[in-house]
Amino acid sequence: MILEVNNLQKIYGGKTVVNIENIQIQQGETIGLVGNNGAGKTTFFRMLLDLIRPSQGTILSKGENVMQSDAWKNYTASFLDEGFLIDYLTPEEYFTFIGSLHDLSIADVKAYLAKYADFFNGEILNSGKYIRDFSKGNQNKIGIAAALMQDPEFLVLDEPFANLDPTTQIRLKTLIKTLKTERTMTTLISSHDLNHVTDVCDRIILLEKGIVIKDFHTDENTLKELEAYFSE
Ligand SMILES: Nc1ncnc2c1ncn2[C@@H]1O[C@H](COP(=O)(O)OP(=O)(O)OP(=O)(O)O)[C@@H](O)[C@H]1O
Repeated sequence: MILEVNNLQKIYGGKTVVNIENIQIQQGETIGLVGNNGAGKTTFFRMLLDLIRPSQGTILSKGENVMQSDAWKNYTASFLDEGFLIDYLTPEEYFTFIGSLHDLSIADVKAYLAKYADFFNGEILNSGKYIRDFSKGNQNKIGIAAALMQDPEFLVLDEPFANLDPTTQIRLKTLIKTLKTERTMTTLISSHDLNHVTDVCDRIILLEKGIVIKDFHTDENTLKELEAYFSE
């Protein structure tokens, strides 16, 4: 098991915004976290990555509490939002910096970026621009590519499809599916796009007001079921 969440709560100003009894995630699963605005998806991800502390409960990554151990940082990569980027660097400088944290040489980073030429669609590299001057969608591409460059066992992405153009959305789905089979990557993504999430994920967790309402494996009826649920 790569992740186990127990009795996890986050309370803001007396309001419980995350209240998850138990979630277990096995290696190789691709899980979509869905739920309306304010359901607690981002708050859950932020606790998972030890960016904020839970009010109560534990998150174990390979059996170790993410608040107490750094081991998970070696195999977990994430992109939640453009706040993860370094605005005053060019994409190349940013990739080199992230690569250096993971023992990748400049040549390794270059070789990696060459593989992502399609994903970047000619808009990211050699532009001479700083990250702050890219569109939000292109900033997302930079963040997602930097996360994947770490060759993670466990990938966490918050609304990765939101600002991407349709071509890049499809390329991202293909990438996630390929990495799942080639390297048993475990992926946890939040999304409001029910089409994409049911297409790429083999399991869906539905969060409402911080509580897990449904947790099930996807099949050919999942999209219809989710659409019915959200149109009620
Ligand atoms: N720092 C904070 N202080 C107070 N309330 C917060 C804070 N962060 C989040 N919340 C509240 O927690 C709840 C869950 O927010 P969260 O951003 O996790 O939801 P979400 O499911 O990611 O929503 P969205 O789909 O809109 O991104 C919301 O009611 C939000 O207002």
